[in-house]
Amino acid sequence: MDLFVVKRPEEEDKVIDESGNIARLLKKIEKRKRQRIKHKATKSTIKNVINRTKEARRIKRELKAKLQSSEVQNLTGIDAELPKNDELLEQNEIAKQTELEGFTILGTDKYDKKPKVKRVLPKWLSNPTVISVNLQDLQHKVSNMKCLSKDLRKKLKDNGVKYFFPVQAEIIPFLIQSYQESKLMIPRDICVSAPTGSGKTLAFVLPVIETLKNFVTKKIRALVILPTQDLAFQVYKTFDKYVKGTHLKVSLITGKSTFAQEQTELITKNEVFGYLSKVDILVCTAGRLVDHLKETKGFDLSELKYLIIDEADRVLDNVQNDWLYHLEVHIHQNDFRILNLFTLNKPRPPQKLLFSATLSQDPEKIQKLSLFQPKLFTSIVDSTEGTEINTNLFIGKYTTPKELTEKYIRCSTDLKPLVLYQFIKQEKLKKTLIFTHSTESAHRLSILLQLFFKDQLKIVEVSSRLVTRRRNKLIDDFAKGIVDIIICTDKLARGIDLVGVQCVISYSSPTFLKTYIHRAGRTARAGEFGLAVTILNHSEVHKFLNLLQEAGKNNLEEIVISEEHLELSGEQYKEALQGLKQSVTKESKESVRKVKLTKRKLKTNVRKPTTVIS
Ligand SMILES: Nc1ncnc2c1ncn2[C@@H]1O[C@H](COP(=O)(O)OP(=O)(O)OP(=O)(O)O)[C@@H](O)[C@H]1O
Repeated sequence: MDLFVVKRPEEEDKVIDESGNIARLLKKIEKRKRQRIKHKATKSTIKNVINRTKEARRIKRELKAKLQSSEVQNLTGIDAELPKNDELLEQNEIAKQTELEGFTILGTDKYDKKPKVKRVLPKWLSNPTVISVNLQDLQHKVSNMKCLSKDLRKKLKDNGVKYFFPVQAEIIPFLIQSYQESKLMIPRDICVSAPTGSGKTLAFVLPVIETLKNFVTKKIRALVILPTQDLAFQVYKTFDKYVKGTHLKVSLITGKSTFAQEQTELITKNEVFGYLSKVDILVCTAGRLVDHLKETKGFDLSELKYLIIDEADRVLDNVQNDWLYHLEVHIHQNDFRILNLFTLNKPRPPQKLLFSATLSQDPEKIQKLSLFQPKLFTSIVDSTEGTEINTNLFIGKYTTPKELTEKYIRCSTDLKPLVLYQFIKQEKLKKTLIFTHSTESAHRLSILLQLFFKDQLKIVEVSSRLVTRRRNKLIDDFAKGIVDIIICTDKLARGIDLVGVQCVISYSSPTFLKTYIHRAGRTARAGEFGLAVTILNHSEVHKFLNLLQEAGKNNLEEIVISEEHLELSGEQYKEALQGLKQSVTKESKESVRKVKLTKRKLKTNVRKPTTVIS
């Protein structure tokens, strides 16, 4: 029989060695246990517990590994004086439990990779109606849209609108039809995700006016919520343009006027009928709306037919004043899903319309609005033309206008202003917006560029440093062509409709994709062509290109500014920097002087003797 026994001396040595190891490890556990009991009274911080937990886990892992190797050895028929498997596990268990001083480790040591969970979108999100982004080949003549009254069609033509943009051609008939059918069935809520400058505003303004213009009694029937005062004003102006000639009254509440002024514009009180609304369509910001819901007597939204949230992702991110809760209290949300004799006569909830170029991808966020059988309208880039559309691919994917060209410039941080100057010079840019990350940076950059270009270009800064009136004046001047370049922060990135912007430059790299989309969206609007350029320092390039890949933008062209040109402007750059330094020092001295003056004034006010009335 010996002939068939294969002796492996190395293996045998190893087994002996292994058993010794395990014995040593068990001793170690025992020793540590004793030590711990000794120091138990003094050491009880959480940090220690964590460390010891880690140690116990490590030992347990080692033990297990040994155990496995011993199993292999048992299989090979080599007997060794090793504890039995069960014994080992038991000891291990004791070690684990005692190591943790009453804390039991939950779970196992197995770190198996969990299978990736497949994202399953609700059906309405994964089966949208696709809206084209092609604004060059418009198909839908205004005169052919018979669901709009003659008056409205005429007004559109008077304002230079001959063809509808794709988003309007889809949404306007849908909304008018669902309104007509609303006597029989509750209209579906809609979410519209279409590129910047694709005409989303008219897509809701026109059907709202068309369907409400026949109501005789005054009640707030359409409520439009926007994230900022400026955007609300812009939408208000569009409504105002198209309600002319109807008896509809549009009002704006954003906090620009005093609260009392807004109240008198909204409500009137009648001896016989009590409070009456003076408004049919109300455009507002969320914060100011809550103020009126709480404070204005007679402010009634029970007859609301439309609740429109423009720039919906931004508005929904705003939890200020818990506006959604307060709004829900005032509009009817309940008892409407089943139509029966009881619910038929109850006021219906308004149809909710959500619009954005970057609509939330998160169904949970949208869920907050309790949408009724929602329907999604979204745009895709035409690159999939001819292939079968995979709807899951473009859900929530942001699209930019087809007419937008995107490029980037790579340079070192200290040369950024010089590169910017050179780029503006060589491209002979006018009507340009430059985005920076902060008000301070916008201010300094504007001084620097003004020093560079002197009288050649009119460069201004539009930021929160200026009062609203001054800001609006500069934006107007830009639209008229009096101002060539605006340097601004992201406050101007969303929704603002500036006609004919030639180029948008991101001087500071955008942190989020949404920020980039909205910045770039200030150009290439309404079918015009435009350029978006991002200036990046070397370390930002990778991150930025990755960010853009999320929106399916893979082949961004790099613009190279020649070093020769930069060198030629070197002296000018030094002078400009010197000028900036002087200007900043002067400004800081001025602000110190102002602070001192205010303090002095305060002191003298405090010292003034108070008159005692005896
Ligand atoms: N059918 C049309 N024909 C010509 N111009 C149009 C048409 N519809 C809208 N416009 C113009 O296009 C511009 C952009 O429209 P709008 O501001 O509604 O875009 P938007 O989709 O809301 O953009 P953003 O997402 O940036 O807010 C406006 O100046 C508007 O007057």
